[in-house]
Amino acid sequence: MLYDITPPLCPDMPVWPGDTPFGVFRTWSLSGACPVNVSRLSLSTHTGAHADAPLHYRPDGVGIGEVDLAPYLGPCRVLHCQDTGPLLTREILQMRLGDAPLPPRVLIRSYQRFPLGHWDDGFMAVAPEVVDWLGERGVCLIGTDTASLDPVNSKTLEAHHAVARHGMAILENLLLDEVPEGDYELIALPLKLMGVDASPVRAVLRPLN
Ligand SMILES: Nc1ccccc1C(=O)C[C@H](N)C(=O)O
Ligand SMILES: [Zn+2]
Ligand SMILES: [Zn+2]
Repeated sequence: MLYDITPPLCPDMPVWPGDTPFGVFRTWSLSGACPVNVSRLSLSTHTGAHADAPLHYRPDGVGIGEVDLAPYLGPCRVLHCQDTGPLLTREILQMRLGDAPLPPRVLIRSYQRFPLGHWDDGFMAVAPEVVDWLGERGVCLIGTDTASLDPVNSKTLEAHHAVARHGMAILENLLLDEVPEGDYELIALPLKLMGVDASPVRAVLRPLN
């Protein structure tokens, strides 16, 4: 059994304000003279469920094709934070998690219902101290169902930079609506896009045993 935690990619999906809409264009179409369908895609690197590379926010950061893949597969915890408000703080998380050991990946659900059909400016942000706290506890990947770890209008991207300080990986726009809180195996590999700032992923969770 698998939970598919990837929102569908289609032309009417919402995108970050001003970014490239998702488009599919036929290069060849099946007909008497042509034996195949072949398409060209036009999309932002941050379309749907995706992995951010350090290059997204650091001039000296590596591209997504160059990152270590180990963070993107392995044991993870899905945490429900639907009633958290606009900012997930370290106090809230500490209260939820205490000092018990954590798996090395944490996925945070903020939405009761993921906004599949419209753009949401008011998504929950993650405080940089949350990232520091998780990093200190050995977490190598932080995932969220929101469009970004930082608020939509952030110019400093402090949570992203905290991730980089700890050498962690980021997944965004995960569809966690159907996933009960608990522990899973995460599988969400980015494409080998060399020197590129992010990559869409097909993200799934496998229940343990
Ligand atoms: N598409 C954008 C266009 C402009 C500025 C930000 C974005 C993002 O997608 C933010 C992102 N998902 C992030 O990694 O925080
Ligand atoms: Zn992103
Ligand atoms: Zn990001």
